Amino acid sequence: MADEEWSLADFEIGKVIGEGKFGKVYLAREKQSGYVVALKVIFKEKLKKYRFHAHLRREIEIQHSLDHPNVLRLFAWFHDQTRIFLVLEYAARGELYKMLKSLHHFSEKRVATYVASLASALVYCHKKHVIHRDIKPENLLLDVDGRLKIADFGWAAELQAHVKRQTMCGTIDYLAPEMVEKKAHDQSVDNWTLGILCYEFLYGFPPFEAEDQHDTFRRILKVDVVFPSSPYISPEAKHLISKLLVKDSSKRLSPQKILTHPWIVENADPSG
Ligand SMILES: Cn1ncc2ncnc(NCCc3cnc(NC(=O)Nc4cccc(C(F)(F)F)c4)s3)c21
Repeated sequence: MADEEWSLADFEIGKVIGEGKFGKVYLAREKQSGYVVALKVIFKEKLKKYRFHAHLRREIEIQHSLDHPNVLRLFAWFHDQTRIFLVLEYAARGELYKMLKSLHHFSEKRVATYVASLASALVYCHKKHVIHRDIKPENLLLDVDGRLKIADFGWAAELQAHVKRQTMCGTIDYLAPEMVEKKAHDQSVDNWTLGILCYEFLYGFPPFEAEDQHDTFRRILKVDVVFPSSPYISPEAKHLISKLLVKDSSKRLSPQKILTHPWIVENADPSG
């Protein structure tokens, strides 16, 4: 492995494509192969402050072991005196939440395709005992063909200063009831989050959004889901959401079952 040690000299650095509290993300090209990647820079100084070395090691171990079309690849990492570098797969169409903000909400076919991609990534991750991939719009990217990629920023990302959405700082919208109640949680929290995302992709806002956090917590614990009359959403889509936003985590539709739900079968684009 030693001879494969990368260094900054192996890359031509391009434009900034992302900002974070720990450092920036750059477009970069590996000089030998001409391969374009995303290069995430993390300043060790910042890491020390939050003592995240273990977290970063865990993230690198996990991300290095995952190989799925809907999970952003971490190809390699290296460091110098002051910085740690993550060599990541480049998702050319950027952050999914930016597209959601500009389109306000997505078509049922597009949503079913994203939900199917997320479900198949979760089937893969859960098989490898990797849970809680922190799937929220901020962590979802789109590759050159518009294919969805889960980028696991790790929970550290929530500490990042860039408040890309007003809910960014209070990202409690995605917490499952057992998380709110600080009970033990298992991989079924991801199924709940899929329900939140499906609702948010269809309507443009998460189901339990409220002025202040306490109301959101209350609405989560009550599973107080309201389906607005517009935009018109099919009963099948609402059926899937109501099978995911279930308080009893053991009764939530599993990712495998999501892939065979009629609304997904009828609307998802099989090419992902
Ligand atoms: C914006 N953008 N547009 C296109 C595009 N294509 C690819 N990637 C992009 N952005 C980077 C996405 C990331 C994937 N994995 C990450 N991982 C991480 O940031 N980890 C991390 C950070 C700080 C501290 C810690 C620590 F120490 F706490 F563990 C861990 S960031 C792109």
